[in-house]
Amino acid sequence: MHSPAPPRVAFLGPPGSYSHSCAVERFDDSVQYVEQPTIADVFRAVSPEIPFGVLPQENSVYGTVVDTYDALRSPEAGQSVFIRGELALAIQHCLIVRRGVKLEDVQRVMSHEQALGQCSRFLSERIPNAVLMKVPSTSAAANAVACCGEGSGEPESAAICSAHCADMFDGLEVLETGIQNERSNTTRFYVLANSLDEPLPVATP
Ligand SMILES: O=C(O)C(=O)Cc1ccccc1
Repeated sequence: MHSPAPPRVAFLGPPGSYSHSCAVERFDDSVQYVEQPTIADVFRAVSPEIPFGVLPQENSVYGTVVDTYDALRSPEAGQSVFIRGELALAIQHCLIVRRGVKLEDVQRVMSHEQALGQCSRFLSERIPNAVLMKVPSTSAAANAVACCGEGSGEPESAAICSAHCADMFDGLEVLETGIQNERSNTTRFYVLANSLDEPLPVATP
């Protein structure tokens, strides 16, 4: 006898994002994770095929996550997508580079706009000349840094993301840790579902 397929949960990918950590903390191995490229895509993915999703909602330093706010103003919100739960994640941002790159070499910093905002003081004080580039997630930033090595024609880049990303993408190392403006830095996430009555998956203890 086959056990039924686990319910699917959409998250902002690639794996290594804070949204991924939050989803894994909440659901562990009770679900199947489905990566999405943007916050809008996570919202759109919540459906009978992918009944659950996780989205970042608000940060204690930088405030509202604008893309989530926009998604929640769409007609589907409250009709076919519902907020069914909430979770808070303490976040320590790191500056991550290709192995061997020094702070003075960094010409560009990539991250989710929330992470760039939460680390604005470090950026303006320590690397004021670096160009800031918004990308859809912190883990997408780490992936881009790992991919645009020497000879790529790209400016030398760093990512703001979790320390975990340095292990997940090849050739990266953590240059600085805890670079957010406030030592205590928390983001609240929503658990979304496509129905009001489907029980939320529960992680096995
Ligand atoms: O990009 C991510 O890793 C996200 O999950 C969005 C985000 C970015 C920064 C802080 C909290 C959530």
